[in-house]
Amino acid sequence: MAATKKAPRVKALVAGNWKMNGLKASKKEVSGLARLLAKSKRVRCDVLVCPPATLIPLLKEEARGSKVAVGAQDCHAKVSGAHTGDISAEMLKDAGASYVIVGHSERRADHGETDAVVRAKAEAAHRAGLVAIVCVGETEAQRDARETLKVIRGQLKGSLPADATAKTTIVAYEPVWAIGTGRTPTAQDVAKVHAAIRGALVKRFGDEGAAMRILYGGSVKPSNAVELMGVENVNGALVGGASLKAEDFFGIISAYI
Ligand SMILES: O=C[C@H](O)COP(=O)(O)O
Repeated sequence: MAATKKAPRVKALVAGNWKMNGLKASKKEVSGLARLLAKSKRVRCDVLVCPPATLIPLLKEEARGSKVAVGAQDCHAKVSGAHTGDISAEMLKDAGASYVIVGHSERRADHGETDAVVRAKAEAAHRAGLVAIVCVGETEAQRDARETLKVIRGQLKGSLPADATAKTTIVAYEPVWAIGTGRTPTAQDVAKVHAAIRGALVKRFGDEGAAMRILYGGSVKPSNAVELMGVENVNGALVGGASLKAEDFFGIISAYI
């Protein structure tokens, strides 16, 4: 009888995306989070905070010695050059980041970022030694037209670098209509999309694809975290609004206690 291959155990990641929120005083949320994590020795996931780039060095210092990693929300594809207002992956690494989110729907929508641009940014992240969190997700119109899986597969194909591995790359599924709205897909719908993402990752990257983390994002809160994080192939969360306050964010992280 042929041996069936067991799915690898994947350590979850709960990542906070502060978006354009936070000032120097917000460092107290990171020290508060570090304290809560230190008190609870049983947390079984990695924890990441992605503040605006201006706060990366400060929060990195604040998180020193704790379980909290610091990341960025976007990067430019090039190392340096005449790109006013942009920040390269190398600069983010230099500032203290170890992860960077690329292809968030707010950047795809507000800055016209295509899959090719997102892929170039993910490649830049890898070049700089950052883990790329590559976001995909359908709009409400696409969902209503029953195009969700087609859209997601196309975004994955176009946005993921050819040499992506489980160590360098994380996929975040964020239905656009669930972001900041308080609405979430059902656990069954999340399971269906995450299974399709897993299938596409395994088909393209083999064992690396089987071990790659797939986060769910969109209105994750302490009240729904246990249910959403319990879905098969959900390996953590990408959290917006509820990551701004240490207690709320810890409430989500607690799904992994
Ligand atoms: O990157 C995070 C997402 O856009 C989710 O935001 P939200 O948790 O406020 O819905």
